[in-house]
Amino acid sequence: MGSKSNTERARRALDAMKQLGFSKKEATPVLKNLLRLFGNNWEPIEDECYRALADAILDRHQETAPQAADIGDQEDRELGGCSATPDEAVCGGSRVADNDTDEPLTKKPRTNSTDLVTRQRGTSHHPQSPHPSLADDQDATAAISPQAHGGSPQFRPQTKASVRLSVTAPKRPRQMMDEDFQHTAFLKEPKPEPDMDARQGAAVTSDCPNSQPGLIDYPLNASSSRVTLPLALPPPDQNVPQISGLKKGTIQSCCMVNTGKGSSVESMQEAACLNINVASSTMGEVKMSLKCSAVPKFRMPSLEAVFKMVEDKYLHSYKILPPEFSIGSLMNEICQCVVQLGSDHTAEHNTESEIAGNGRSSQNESITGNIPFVKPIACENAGNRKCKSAGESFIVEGSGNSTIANQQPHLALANLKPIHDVTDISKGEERVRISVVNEFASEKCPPSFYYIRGNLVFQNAYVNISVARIGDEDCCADCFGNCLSAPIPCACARETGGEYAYTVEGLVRKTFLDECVSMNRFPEKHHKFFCTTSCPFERSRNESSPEPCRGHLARKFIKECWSKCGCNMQCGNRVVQRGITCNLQVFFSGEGKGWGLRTLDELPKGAFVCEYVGEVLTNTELHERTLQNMSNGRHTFPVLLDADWGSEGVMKDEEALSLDSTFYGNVGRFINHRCFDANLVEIPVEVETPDHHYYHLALFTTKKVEPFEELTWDYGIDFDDGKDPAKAFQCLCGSRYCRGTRHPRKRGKAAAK
Ligand SMILES: C[S@@+](CC[C@H](N)C(=O)[O-])C[C@H]1O[C@@H](n2cnc3c(N)ncnc32)[C@H](O)[C@@H]1O
Repeated sequence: MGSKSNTERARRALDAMKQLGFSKKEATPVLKNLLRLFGNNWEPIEDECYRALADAILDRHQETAPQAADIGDQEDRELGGCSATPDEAVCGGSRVADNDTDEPLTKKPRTNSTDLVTRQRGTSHHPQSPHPSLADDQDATAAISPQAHGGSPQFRPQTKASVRLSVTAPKRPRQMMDEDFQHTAFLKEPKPEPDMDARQGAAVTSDCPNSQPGLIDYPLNASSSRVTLPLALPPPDQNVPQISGLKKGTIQSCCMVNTGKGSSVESMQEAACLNINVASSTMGEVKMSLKCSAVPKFRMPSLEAVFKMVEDKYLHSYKILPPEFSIGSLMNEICQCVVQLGSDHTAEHNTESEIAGNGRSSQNESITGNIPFVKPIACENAGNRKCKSAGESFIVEGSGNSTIANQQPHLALANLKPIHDVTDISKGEERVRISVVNEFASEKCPPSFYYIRGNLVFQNAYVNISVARIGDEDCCADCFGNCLSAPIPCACARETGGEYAYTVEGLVRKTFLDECVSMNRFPEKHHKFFCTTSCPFERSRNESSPEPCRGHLARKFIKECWSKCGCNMQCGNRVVQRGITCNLQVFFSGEGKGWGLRTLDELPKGAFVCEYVGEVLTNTELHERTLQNMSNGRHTFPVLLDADWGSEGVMKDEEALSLDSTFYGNVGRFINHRCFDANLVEIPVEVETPDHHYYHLALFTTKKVEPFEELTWDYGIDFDDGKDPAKAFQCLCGSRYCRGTRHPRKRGKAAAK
C-alpha cells in the first residue's frame, strides 16, 4: 500500500517535472536523492508544486554542466545507465549510491538560491547587477520547456508600440550622506525634558560640561555619550562649541515652511535652511547640533511634540525602519518638524489624530488653505497642481454598488494629471499608508493615474449587484459574529466544499492555496472551459476570423460573507473586503521593470496582500482601448475576468469582462511579473454577487515573504505566443524559470535544422 502510494507520488512528481521540461531521466536521480535527504518524507518535495525538486534539478545542472550547450550530452552520459522509473525513484536502486556522490544537493532545497537571489534583488540593501540570476541561471533555465507554460494568457498589458522599458540608472550610493556624515550615532529615544518650557524656548537641563544656554542635552545611550540639540537656535552663523580633538561633519538641507502669509502658494512658503553639525571626540563623545534658520514668528515647540511627529512619520507608517533610514535623514526630519511646529502657533499641541498623513494638521488647513506644511509630499513631476481630484472630475454617477466612471477618462487624463502623494499614494483610500520611494536618480514619481480602492464600471460592463439576487444558499443570514468560530460552517463555505478557505489567522488554507498555485504553474494539468461559440478573447485578437478558444481555467473561488449575512465585519470569512492591512511600498525597481511593489512587513504564506483593482470593461471596450492606447504609445494593464468563461455556453459581450488599471487603479497596478515562482497568486473572490462573470481578483502570498522583498505575480504570459500583445515586454523577472528566456538547447536544435 505504502509502496503503491509512493509510486503514485513519484509518478506525479516526475509528471510535474516533465511539465517543466525536465526529462524523467534527469529528474529521477535528483528525486531519489531528495527523498534520501528528507528521510523519505514527501511533503517538502511536494510543497509549492515540487519547487524543491525543480530547484534541485536546476542546481544539479549548474554544478554538473559548465557549458549550457553541453548539458544534454553530459546528462546523457551521466544518466545513461539509470533506469529512471518512478518505482526506482522511490525504492532506490544500486545507482542511488553513485548518484548520491554526484548530486550537488549539499544544501536543503527549501532554502534555495532562488529565494536568496529574490531577497537580495528585491531589497535595496544589496545593489546587484541588474539581472544576476538571469545571467547566472541561463544554463539552468535552458532545461525548461517554454511550452510548459502556455496557459490562457490573462494579462495582456500592451503592444509593442506601447513598450517603455525603463533605462536603469546608475545606482546612487545608498547612504547619501555617508561622506558628509562620517560620525554616525544612533539616537535612543530621549526622555522628555522635565524642566523644559517650550513656550520660552530656552529650557536647559544638562550636566554636560560642554552644555551651554540654549542647548538641550540628553543621553545618547546608557553610557555617558550625549547628543546636544541646540533647539533654542543659536544664530545661524554661530558654530557649535568644539570639543577638543573633534571630527566634524555638516549636512545642510532646506525645507519649505508654510508661514501662512500671502495668498499664493509661493508666498506662503518660506525656506528654512537646516544645518546639522556632528562632532565626535576620541573619548567617544558625540555632539550633534541642528541649526535652523528661523522663520519669522518661530516659537519653540515642545521636544515631546517634535519627537512624536518624527516617530509618527517613521515608526507608525513603516513599523520597522525603511532601508533608506539614516540618522542624517532622521535629524533632517527632526529639524523640519521643529521648524514646522515652531512656525505653527495654532498647532502647539497636535495630537496624532490631528496630524494627518504628510504632517498636515486639520487646523493648518483651515488657516492656510490646503497647502501642506512640509513640502516634499507630492511628486515633483506630477504635473498641474490645479487639477481636480478623481472624485470631483470623473466619477459622475453612482449605481448601486458600482460606480460608473466618465466615458473618456483616458482622454481627459492626458490633460489632467493627478498629483501623487509620496507619503501615501492611496491618498487615504486604504487603511494603511502606501509610500513611494525612488532610490534612483531617474523618474521621481510613477505615471499619473487615479487611485481607487474598489473596481469601477467603465461604461457597458454588466455588473449586476442586487440583494435580491443573493439567495439563501449564497448568504448566511442566521449567523452572528464570526462564522469561523461557529461549530458548523455556514452556507458561505459551500463554494469551497463546505470548509472555509481562510484559517482563523486570516490566511488562505494551505491545500486551497497550493491548488491555486498549481493551477497557475501547471495550467495544462487543470480543467478548462472552452467557449462553444467564438471566444471573446480570441474575438478581441482577431474579430473577423477568431481562432478557436484555447480554454479558460476553471478557477477555484473563495466566497466571502457579505452584507446579507448575519455575521459582522470582523468575521474570519471576510478578508479581501476589509482591504489592505499590510504595509506596502511602491518603489522604483531599477531593474528595467519600472516601478514595483514591495512589502515592508514579513508576510506569512497565504496572506492577503491586495486586490488588483481597475475599471471594469467589456471585451469590446477593452479592445477599443487597447487600440487607442497603442496609437498613443501608452501602457495598458488589463486582466481578464475569465474564470467563468465557457462554462455557460454563449457569452454576451457585456458579460465578458476585464479589469484595466491604466487610468484608475490601486496599488496592484505596480506589481511586476515573475515567471513561475512569483510570491503572489491571484484567487477569484466572490463578495457582492454570486455571478462569476464579475468577481474580485485578490492576490495572496504563495510563500513567506521577507520585509522589503519585491512582490511579484505570474501574469500567465505566454512569451512564445507571437500574437500575444503581452509579449511586447521583454521579461526581466530574473527567475531561473523565466519563460522569456528561451531554451538554449532548443535554440541550438532549431538552428541546426
Ligand atoms: C502592471 S505594470 C507593473 C508596474 C510597472 N512596472 C510600472 O512601472 O508601472 C506591467 C508593466 O510593467 C513592466 N513589467 C512588469 N514585469 C516585468 C518583467 N518581468 N520584465 C520587464 N518588464 C516588466 C512591463 O512594462 C509591464 O507592461
